[in-house]
Amino acid sequence: MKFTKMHGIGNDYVYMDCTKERLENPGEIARLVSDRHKGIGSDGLILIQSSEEADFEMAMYNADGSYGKMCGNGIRCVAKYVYDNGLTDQTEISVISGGAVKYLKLTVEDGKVQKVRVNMGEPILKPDEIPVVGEGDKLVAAPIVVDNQVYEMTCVSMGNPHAVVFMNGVDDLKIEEIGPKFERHERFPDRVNTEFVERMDHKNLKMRVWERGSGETMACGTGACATAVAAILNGYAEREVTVHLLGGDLEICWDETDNCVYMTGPAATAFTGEFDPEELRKSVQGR
Ligand SMILES: N[C@H](CCC[C@H](N)C(=O)O)C(=O)O
Repeated sequence: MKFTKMHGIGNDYVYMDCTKERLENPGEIARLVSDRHKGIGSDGLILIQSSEEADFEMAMYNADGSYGKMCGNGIRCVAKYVYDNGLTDQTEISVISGGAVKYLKLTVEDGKVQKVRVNMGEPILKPDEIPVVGEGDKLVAAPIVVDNQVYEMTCVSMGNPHAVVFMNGVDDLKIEEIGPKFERHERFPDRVNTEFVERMDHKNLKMRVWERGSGETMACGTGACATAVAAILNGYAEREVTVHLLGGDLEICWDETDNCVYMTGPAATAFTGEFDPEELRKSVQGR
């Protein structure tokens, strides 16, 4: 099976062209390829599929094999993949993921996509649509007790659930301890992606993320969008911000005119390769 390894500011996935043939067991393949010692090594698997409702479909799976309805860094790489590999010659394309169509604008230099601007759609704030257990029409700086400590969270869905926690000293946060406790907290019926954010100023936010199904990643596109929305709802930032992540920066704008969130950032191809699923299974699982 052929694959292409790509990343959006360090949030790396294995990409497979399934426009002609669907993959049968994507969850298992995601777990196998993601193993950073015995597999290929990635935050998960992203399939590019044909679609009746958009130019292409993205099917994203986290490293634990769970399906993710949306992936911001991933969709930028899907755009790069389809253009660089000649599946389209358009620099404005649509990609459906998790039932929602996103519109992308590609910046091409030397015949290859370098940067992509994505209309990520409107943020979802109603608790039961995120989903998160909570009262009212949105949760902004709402208390949650995790590991006997009270945190204030702002909850946003960008097609996938996010809990945004503002704090000082994110560099020193022991995210591997607190991240899983948020991810599997009882208030999140579908688990949650959690962003720990330090406000640098009204146009700059520093963010680390513990992703549902993948753990700490170098970057999270939907998380950066959720972070910008949360910062604006809390009065911490203007509508155009730069989110600084471990792997790089994303430019986010929550547009007042159409209520949509726009994310602009790079996409990179690392290498291509092939694997035999049976051999890979033996390598990772020892049988
Ligand atoms: N872990 C996420 C999916 C990947 C999101 C992230 N990598 C991005 O760039 O948006 C979830 O289960 O909802």
